[in-house]
Amino acid sequence: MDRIRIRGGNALHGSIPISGAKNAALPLMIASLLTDDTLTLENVPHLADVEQLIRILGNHGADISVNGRRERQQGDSYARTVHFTSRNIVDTTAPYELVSKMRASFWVLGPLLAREGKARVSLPGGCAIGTRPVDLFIEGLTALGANIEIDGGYINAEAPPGGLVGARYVFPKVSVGATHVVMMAATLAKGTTVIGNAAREPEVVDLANCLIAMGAKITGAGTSTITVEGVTSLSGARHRVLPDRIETGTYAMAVAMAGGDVVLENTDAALLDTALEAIRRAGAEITPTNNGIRVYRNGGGIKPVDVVTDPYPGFPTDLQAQFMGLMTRSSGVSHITETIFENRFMHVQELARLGAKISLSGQTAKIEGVPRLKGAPVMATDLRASVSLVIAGLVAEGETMVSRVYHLDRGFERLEEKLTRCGAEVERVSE
Ligand SMILES: CC(=O)N[C@H]1[C@@H](OP(=O)(O)OP(=O)(O)OC[C@H]2O[C@@H](n3ccc(=O)[nH]c3=O)[C@H](O)[C@@H]2O)O[C@H](CO)[C@@H](O)[C@@H]1O
Ligand SMILES: C=C(OP(=O)(O)O)C(=O)O
Repeated sequence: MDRIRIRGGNALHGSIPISGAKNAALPLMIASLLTDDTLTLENVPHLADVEQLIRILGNHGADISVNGRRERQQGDSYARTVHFTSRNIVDTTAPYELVSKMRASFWVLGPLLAREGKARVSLPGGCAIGTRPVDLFIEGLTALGANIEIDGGYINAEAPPGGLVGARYVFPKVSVGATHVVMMAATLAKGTTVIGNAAREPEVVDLANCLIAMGAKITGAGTSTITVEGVTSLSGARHRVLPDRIETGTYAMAVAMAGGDVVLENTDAALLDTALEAIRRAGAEITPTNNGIRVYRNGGGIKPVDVVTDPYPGFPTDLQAQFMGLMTRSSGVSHITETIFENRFMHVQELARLGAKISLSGQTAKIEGVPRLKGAPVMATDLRASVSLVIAGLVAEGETMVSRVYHLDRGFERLEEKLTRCGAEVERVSE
């Protein structure tokens, strides 16, 4: 099994190309099930989750082709163009064996139900960061007229005769996944759907823009109220996946931690204002460039900053672990409160192995900055937790060896290459 070896101590200098967003690419790929035409997605990141979803969509009957080899693009980044064609849905069941491997695959529920009138989808189950309930998906789709039963670990959903019917539904809690699913289902429902308390994440806007390019009638994405006027069918389209704001924030925090001067290319500061503001307050300078941002910290220490995770535009839960990594070296005491997932603190134990001083009280971590970290063997426990260990490893004295790297490969494309080109000593060790 692969491991990542980091030798700490080098500042970062150079440029890092930011990939297309995993959390946008996955729902966009799933949206291809809504049409019998071809949906072409550009800037698709090469990640384990994307490859797994390609297999899952294939199971439903999608024909998928990746444009030759990776295209070399502006700013020395690599991106893939992938074509998805689901002429016929050959299977409306998403089995446990596939859904359990990747939680986002549960979202096929929306398109399958809207297009085929029925779907049988395995419940996603919990994962390392907390439980993953589905009550909001069920309520939202039920509001559109679906009859939903849970049986043997599966959701059996059926549309009324004649298909789903538009309705007004207000989510009692913000959910990115349920907003994706209800919005996709509503595109093919009869009449108008109004989704209240919708998630405002940029990935929801990206999905809405793609659906609009496919012929859907959607307004309000990016606000708390999304209105969808149903159409009878959707066509193909060509859409570019938006930049990964979590990858952007992660590398910005890596520079803030290690010091140096790095341009993050093919990204957009406006996607992560709250996180960038926290990194600035921690002591890094951040300025926009033509097609990205420049992050630098030359001298000056890391200051303690408190953050609370929240739905967008709040501080993202997907950057919480990385920010904790950064705070381990601050000059004082900081507090990080996680409000989205009840168990997203698995990295605390591993950061402690590097010498971090962190205590937990309920959903809040208290981090007492230490003057030095020391390399050690550590274990990746989930996707973002694993990269927080890499960030800490960049300044830890000696060697940090991160095992269970498959978590990292779910969401960070060519991480070791991107950091190495900026002067870090990071290598993948295969055994
Ligand atoms: C609001 C938020 O920050 N969502 C994050 C969540 O999206 P993801 O779509 O995975 O999760 P949701 O946004 O649906 O979950 C938000 C909250 O709602 C709860 N919930 C969700 C669905 C449901 O039916 N019932 C219910 O109670 C969840 O337990 C959670 O506490 O994880 C992703 C991966 O880490 C992040 O990229 C998203 O930013
Ligand atoms: C935890 C994540 O993904 P997932 O919700 O697919 O597990 C993530 O993107 O940080």
